[in-house]
Amino acid sequence: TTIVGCIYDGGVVIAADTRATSGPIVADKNCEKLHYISPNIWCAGAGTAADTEFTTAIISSQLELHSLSTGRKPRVVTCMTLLKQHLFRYQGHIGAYLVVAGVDPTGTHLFTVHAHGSTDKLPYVTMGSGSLAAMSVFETQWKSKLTQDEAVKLCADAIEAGIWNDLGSGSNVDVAIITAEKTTLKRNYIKPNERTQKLKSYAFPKGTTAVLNEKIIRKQDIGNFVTIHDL
Ligand SMILES: CCOc1ccc(-c2cc(C(=O)Nc3ccc(S(=O)(=O)NC(C)=O)cc3)c3ccccc3n2)cc1
Repeated sequence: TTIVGCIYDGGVVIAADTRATSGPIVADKNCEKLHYISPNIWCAGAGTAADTEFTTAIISSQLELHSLSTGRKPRVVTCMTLLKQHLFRYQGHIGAYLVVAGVDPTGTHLFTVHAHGSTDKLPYVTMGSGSLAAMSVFETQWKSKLTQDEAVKLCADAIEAGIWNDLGSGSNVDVAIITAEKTTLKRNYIKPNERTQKLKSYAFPKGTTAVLNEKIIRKQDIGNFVTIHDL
């Protein structure tokens, strides 16, 4: 998995690859790693898929209840704190590595939350097995005062670095753009691994496999089945 986040002048972008693995096997070529928390907060997840899915759903629910009780829009720092307390309580046994991003009345925020409960607050972040490949892109191309388009391109390039250089990452690039006004989810924003038409047909010609014998049973030759309740 490769997941990233980057703050820009006006909002925050998060992105993810779409490969799900089970050891060396690609279990899903187009899974979703960007999770809804609230209208203004989204989360990218790396680690155990069920853990990232359920942890974000549980905290999304807790945050909505908190927002209803306070009568205020949820804050990104509150989401981060709920996540770190939950994960710390389980001492790393919940395998969720999360990039939490959003815009709230206090501004634009980007955090990482690790499975053991440690957190960081940074202008750009990467996580997952492809995090080093992705970080190489940020460390060489990030600059302050990025425009939205520049931030989206930088995040997509960072995810592609993971897709091409990390075997745990692959397939497509998903992107979410969060501003004070709205959140835009671009599912499969880039599809660099689409299957093309085969150069030749690999259909086996008739007769490739020898037929050693044949037995035809006609329907009328099969005796009427006697069902149990008729007995
Ligand atoms: C006592 C434990 O101490 C720890 C300290 C630090 C980290 C840690 C982990 C990560 C990280 O993202 N690891 C990670 C790898 C693969 C997937 S995966 O989903 O691609 N594959 C599997 C199998 O989970 C997820 C997360 C990380 C990333 C960026 C910068 C720092 C980082 N630090 C983990 C444990």
